[in-house]
Formats: sequence, structure tokens, C-alpha cells
Amino acid sequence: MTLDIKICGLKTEEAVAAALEGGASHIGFIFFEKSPRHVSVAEAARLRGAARGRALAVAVTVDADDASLDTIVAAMQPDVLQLHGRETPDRVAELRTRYGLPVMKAISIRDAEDLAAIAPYRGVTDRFLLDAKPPAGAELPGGNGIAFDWAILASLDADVDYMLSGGINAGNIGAALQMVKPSGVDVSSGVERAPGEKDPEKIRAFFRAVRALDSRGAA
Ligand SMILES: O=C(O)c1ccccc1N[C@@H]1O[C@H](COP(=O)(O)O)[C@@H](O)[C@H]1O
Repeated sequence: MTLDIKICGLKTEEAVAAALEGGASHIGFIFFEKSPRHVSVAEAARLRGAARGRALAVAVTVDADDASLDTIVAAMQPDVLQLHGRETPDRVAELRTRYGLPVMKAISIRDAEDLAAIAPYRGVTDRFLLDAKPPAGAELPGGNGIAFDWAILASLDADVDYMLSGGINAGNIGAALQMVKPSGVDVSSGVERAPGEKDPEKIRAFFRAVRALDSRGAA
């Protein structure tokens, strides 16, 4: 199975181009005003245009209301909705039906007990995004550049389809994929030069690191 790679928090044409050239399967746009990666709906719509047919565009939202989601979906036409807040299973099911789009529900992980949060969403989310739990007092529910202990995932049921997220970068992707077998990985601050500023060279380095694993049959 090929590993999906999502480069998240894109704000510039240059960064989108680097992600597409690297072979990203997904590109993510953040609709969360407190984030340094926040983009306007119009900008995301423009940037995702370049990727149409090359990578799936993911709208990342945090407890967004229907009016905001209607605007995002109509203007940007995402391929996937990433729900990165406290959306309940009922809300996830409702949004999946309302927009007819695949949904990826983010679950925050710090300890093995956090895996219990997965079960209520089985059957209502198309895929999980397993991300590190933000530190106490953090403003952002994701994009904090923190990895969790991937060994925790050893007890996960084999049929849980997930992207691995949280503090992934070119330097640790090899170790991560030796330990766990996600269907995809999601990278944001690990390919930045400063919060919210993607570094095309770091994006390229990330893809080189994945390809090196691929040639050893590890990805
Ligand atoms: O990146 C953000 O600013 C963000 C804001 C609100 C919700 C989610 C956000 N990012 C998501 O978190 C993962 C992990 O980020 P990182 O690699 O640890 O920096 C990222 O891929 C986004 O999906």
C-alpha cells in the first residue's frame, strides 16, 4: 500500500508547488484564525486550484459552524473535511452527510488511555488523524510540532485507518514508520522555517526522506 502524504498549513504558491512536486497525496488549508497558518477562503480556493487533479485538498476546521463550513465548501470545494476540534460523533456524522465529503476526525493522543476516544467515531469518520495532544494552555489544537509516543499505537485495532500526525519531520519519519504502519502521514511545522512559513527546501527534504525509506521497502 502506498503511503499517503499530507502537507498541511499551506499558504503560498511556492509551498503548494513544492508539495505537489514532491508527490503529496493531500494538501491542507487551515481555517482557524488563531493559527499562523490560517488562510482566507478565497486564498485557499485559489491555491487549491493549482492542485486540482494532482492532490486532494483538505479543509482543516475547528468546531466550525454550519455557515462557515457552507462558505468554505462552496468556495474552496475541498475533497476532504478535517475536523480538528471537539466535534462529537453525531456532529461528524451530520457533516459527512450534509456535505457528502469524506471526513477525517482528529484525535489527540498523549497516553494509551487517549485511544479510547477513537471507538465512538468508528463508522462515522472515514479516516482518523492521530495527532499529539496540545500542551496545557496551547492556543492551537494542532500544528504544535509535538510528537507523541508512537509505541502507544501498538494496541490499536488493525482495522483503524489513520494518518499519523504531530511533530513529524524528515529526521523522524523513518523511526515513526519503523514503529507504526499508518495509511498516511501529515506534516506541518516540521517543514517550516518559522511558524506558518513553509520552507520549500524542507518540504523537498521530507519527500527525499520518505523516498529513501521507500527504496528500502519501509514506507
Ligand atoms: O497547523 C495548525 O495551525 C492547526 C490549527 C488548527 C488545527 C489543526 C492544525 N494543524 C494540524 O495539526 C497537524 C500536526 O501539526 P504539526 O506537524 O505537529 O505541526 C497538522 O498536520 C494539521 O493537520
